[in-house]
Amino acid sequence: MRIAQLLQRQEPFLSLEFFPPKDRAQWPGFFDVVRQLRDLGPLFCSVTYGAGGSTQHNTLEIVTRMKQEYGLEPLAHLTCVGADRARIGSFLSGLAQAGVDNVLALRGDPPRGESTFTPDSEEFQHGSDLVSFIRQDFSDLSIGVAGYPEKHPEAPNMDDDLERLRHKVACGADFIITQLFFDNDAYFDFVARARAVGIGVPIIPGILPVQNLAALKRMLSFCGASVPGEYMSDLEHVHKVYGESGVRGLGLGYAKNQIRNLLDRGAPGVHLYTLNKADTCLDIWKDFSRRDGLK
Ligand SMILES: NC(=O)C1=CN([C@@H]2O[C@H](COP(=O)(O)OP(=O)(O)OC[C@H]3O[C@@H](n4cnc5c(N)ncnc54)[C@H](O)[C@@H]3O)[C@@H](O)[C@H]2O)C=CC1
Ligand SMILES: Nc1nc(=O)c2c([nH]1)NC[C@@H]1CN(c3ccc(C(=O)N[C@@H](CCC(=O)O)C(=O)O)cc3)CN21
Repeated sequence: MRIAQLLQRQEPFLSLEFFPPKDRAQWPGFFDVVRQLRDLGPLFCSVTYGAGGSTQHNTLEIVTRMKQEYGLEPLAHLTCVGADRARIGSFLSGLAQAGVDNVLALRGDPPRGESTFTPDSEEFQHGSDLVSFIRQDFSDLSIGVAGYPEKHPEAPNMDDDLERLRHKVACGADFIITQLFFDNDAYFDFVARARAVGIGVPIIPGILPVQNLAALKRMLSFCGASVPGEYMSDLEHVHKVYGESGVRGLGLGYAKNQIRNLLDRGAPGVHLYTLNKADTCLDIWKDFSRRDGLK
């Protein structure tokens, strides 16, 4: 079913993001995580897209299996990295054949270690180029795009970035998933600014339960998100005293509070960056389902 339609329901939801495992031997373990997380009743499950299209094939196969074998509602990521008309067209036809109704249209990241993005094609330079192409040739798909509460690192300022977002929606995007953030005020300010410039589509907050400090720092170095000073010093402290398990525990507690507060203040649901790990998400879900009025 199209996510645009699923989002018309009023109850708060969880959705989940996975990445295709690097190597085929990890697939059984990966699908075991998917099976465990199916119990959360996610509204949809997204699957990322490898650099240079290297795992385009894997993304397609995984979303197909999620739909056909696990009865989940998949959202396939697609980026401009390594894009050309033929490659994008064949990916989108593959989705249509598999009965997958949803795509997240992204520009993509520069290769590791590089800070600027060099487009591989004239035609696909920005997320909006993908949105327009999909809307024209695959009009049945529901399309999501990324939004940046703290602005995209390459954007000159907040207003410019918001204008780009407005353009992506004008090209046909149905919903927005945000970049990860750790201060909920940044999300609610972003939603208010988006509404003020006429962006009316649902804006789903993307939440990362921190599980590993080095990985968090790597991610922060290129994604443009910030961590409140006190939270970062607490993470450094538990890492020093208790190691990675301390970081996981603190990250889990922080994510639970963040999610509770988001839903209390009217966010439509939460998109979790799972990092393909079941336990943390199951724990968050227990908390989530204890909220009043939820099953
Ligand atoms: N859920 C997820 O997986 C998320 C992924 N991301 C990642 O972030 C990366 C960036 O992708 P998008 O946000 O889709 O890129 P985008 O093309 O929408 O924006 C990228 C940068 O280009 C600027 N820009 C956009 N259109 C422009 C235009 N017409 N002229 C000049 N500048 C323009 C934007 O302001 C921004 O600074 C992707 O790699 C994506 O994987 C980001 C957030 C969430
Ligand atoms: N610019 C950008 N690129 C992305 O790919 C991206 C975003 N932003 N924002 C939303 C999500 C969040 N993403 C994330 C977040 C954390 C890790 C991470 O911690 N990775 C670990 C490896 C995890 C594992 O293999 O178990 C690492 O060590 O980097 C990865 C992707 C991917 N997405």
